[in-house]
Amino acid sequence: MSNQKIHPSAKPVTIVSGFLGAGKTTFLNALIAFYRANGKKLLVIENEFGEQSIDGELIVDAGSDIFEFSNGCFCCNLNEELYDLLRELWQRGNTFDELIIETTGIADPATVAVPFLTDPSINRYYRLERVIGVADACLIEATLAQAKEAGRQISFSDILLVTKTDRVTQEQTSDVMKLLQHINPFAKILTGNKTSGYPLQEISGFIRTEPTTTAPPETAPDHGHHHEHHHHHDHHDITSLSFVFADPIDVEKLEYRLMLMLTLQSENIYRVKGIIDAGNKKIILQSVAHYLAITEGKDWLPGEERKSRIVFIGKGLKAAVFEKILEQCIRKAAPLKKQS
Ligand SMILES: Nc1nc2c(ncn2[C@@H]2O[C@H](COP(=O)(O)OP(=O)(O)OP(=O)(O)O)[C@@H](O)[C@H]2O)c(=O)[nH]1
Repeated sequence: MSNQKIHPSAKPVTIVSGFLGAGKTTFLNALIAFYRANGKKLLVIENEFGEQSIDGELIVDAGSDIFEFSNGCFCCNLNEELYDLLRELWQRGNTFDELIIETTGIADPATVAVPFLTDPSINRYYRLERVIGVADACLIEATLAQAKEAGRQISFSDILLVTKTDRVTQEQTSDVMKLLQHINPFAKILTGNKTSGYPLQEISGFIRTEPTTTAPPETAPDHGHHHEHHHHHDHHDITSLSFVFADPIDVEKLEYRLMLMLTLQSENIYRVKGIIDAGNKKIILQSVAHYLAITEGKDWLPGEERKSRIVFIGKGLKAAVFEKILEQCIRKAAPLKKQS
């Protein structure tokens, strides 16, 4: 890529990748706060695999513009939408300092990055500075054994950020770092967690040198035929199921049933995310493998429609099973409304 072609005001771009539940959004919140403290305005593009957009709700508003894309992946069926948006933003003369893209937890970051590296209508205006691969210290080894997507993410990243180090010993962290360095010897390996923070200065100052990947970028997989069905979305053999409830949920019942389900089937259920209407409160539900967290969310806004949204992502998930479990948690007996 010749420097002559780059527009003098080309915007720096960071891609944040990493497997389902690795801690991307949590890290992104810290990064957004860091940029804001340094007087920079970000434009954030969020991509979610399930039909229901949950991550936008989890991003702490920090004066950044947030665009959300759900029900698909930038690495496959939403690829063109992303680049159309980028061209449009440039033409509109949008005023932001840097662009951050959070990919879905199963996206191949190479496919998202390639147009930034090769397409003149993109790379004249946007300069890809870093691809960050977020890896869960507790789960990455098992994830790598189970899901090929995780290997691609690790292989393509410029920075590998080992998160959730608060959940493991220093020795385990160092073993994970060695494993990642072995898979991608070119990457810079860093650590952090949501309590003690992340090396944000180092991350934001890092600029990639090409080429940094140990694996050749894959071409966009041709699996568009999987995306016709509105209820679930397939990515290789990973499926998402989304449900919407009109009536409040009994959170205790839901917690109990989910705990049971995760204990029995955590190897198939990669991720559960939900915004739950618990009557007067909005509850955020998060699970990664067998870890389940239920926390209080933002307040309901005046006029906001009070409904619960819940997304399950995993392998071989059967809608009827989840539907039955969820129906048992609805406070008022009413038919469950599936997302369409
Ligand atoms: N203990 C601990 N938990 C964390 C840390 N980072 C994230 N989590 C928790 O892990 C869960 C998933 O975190 P997210 O940041 O939503 O993960 P994500 O990668 O954005 O998830 P997807 O977008 O669904 O792929 C949440 O319950 C977080 O609170 C960490 O450093 N330590």
